[in-house]
Amino acid sequence: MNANQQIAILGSGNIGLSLAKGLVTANICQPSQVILTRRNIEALAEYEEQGYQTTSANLKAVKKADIVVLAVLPQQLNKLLDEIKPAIKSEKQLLVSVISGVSCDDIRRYLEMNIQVVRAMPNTAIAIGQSMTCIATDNGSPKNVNLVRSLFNTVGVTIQINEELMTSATALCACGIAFFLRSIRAASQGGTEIGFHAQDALRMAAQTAKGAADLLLQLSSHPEQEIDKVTSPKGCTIAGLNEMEHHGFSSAMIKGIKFSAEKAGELYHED
Ligand SMILES: NC(=O)C1=CN([C@@H]2O[C@H](COP(=O)(O)OP(=O)(O)OC[C@H]3O[C@@H](n4cnc5c(N)ncnc54)[C@H](OP(=O)(O)O)[C@@H]3O)[C@@H](O)[C@H]2O)C=CC1
Ligand SMILES: O=C(O)[C@@H]1CCC=N1
Repeated sequence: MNANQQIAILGSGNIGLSLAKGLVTANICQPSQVILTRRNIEALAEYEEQGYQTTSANLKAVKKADIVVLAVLPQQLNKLLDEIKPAIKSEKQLLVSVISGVSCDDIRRYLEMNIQVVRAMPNTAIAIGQSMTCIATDNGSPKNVNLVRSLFNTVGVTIQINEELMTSATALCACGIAFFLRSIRAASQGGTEIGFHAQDALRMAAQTAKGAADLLLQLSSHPEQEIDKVTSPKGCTIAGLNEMEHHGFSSAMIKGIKFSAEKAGELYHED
């Protein structure tokens, strides 16, 4: 972003604030170029102190912004769109939506406007520059898609996918952060039961998980290839792994991801 541009994040909750922090940490913009909105703006006081613009006036925020990020819950979107519609100019702003289960076309239809919409599905690791962000659009120009990708590339890794896969991306990557965190937590609980203080067990489990992920990312290898290197014949790894599988470890993860994907597709249209 150049120094004259402003980005409005409408709905500064968990993901909106993670995005703001990520962009500022990556030096993409200054806090003063970021307009954070939510209805309860007292909750944004610490961000105001850090130099971010904070307001509950979505309409004013949109008028000032070059890039408008929609980051409210799916169930809150229509009310927000009603509010900002008068300020949206298709030639001025780029709309970026991180909202699960809402298509670019849903947004255009509701606005009754032929504006370009690019969807981005980040995860909360965006706050530390480690997001896996999936990008999709049905009418965004290559220039705008590249702009959105370049923004999100500074706060992690991006991949462009077909829009029909966005709910799947939500489950695998956005919800996925929680699934892996729960796995690490469970590992640490096991660690405590076998003798480590809780704090040490958590740190040891988290670093072990990081090493496992990096083995795949840095060596481009397959999990089973790396697992084969750990499982000594008649050893304790295969014994533990098989015990986990007897209790449905892989199956639980697969079923959970499928269930999340179904749910992600229903969020906007459910009561
Ligand atoms: N959390 C995550 O990891 C991810 C979330 N998403 C998507 O991002 C969206 C937000 O999720 P999440 O951050 O978890 O939810 P939060 O509830 O934490 O954030 C939503 C925010 O929107 C604000 N809000 C609601 N209505 C309005 C309004 N009319 N104007 C301005 N602000 C408003 C709320 O604050 P207040 O009540 O004060 O207005 C709240 O802070 C969802 O659509 C979700 O699907 C996508 C990827 C990852
Ligand atoms: O739980 C949710 O619905 C949102 C979408 C992806 C992550 N959090």
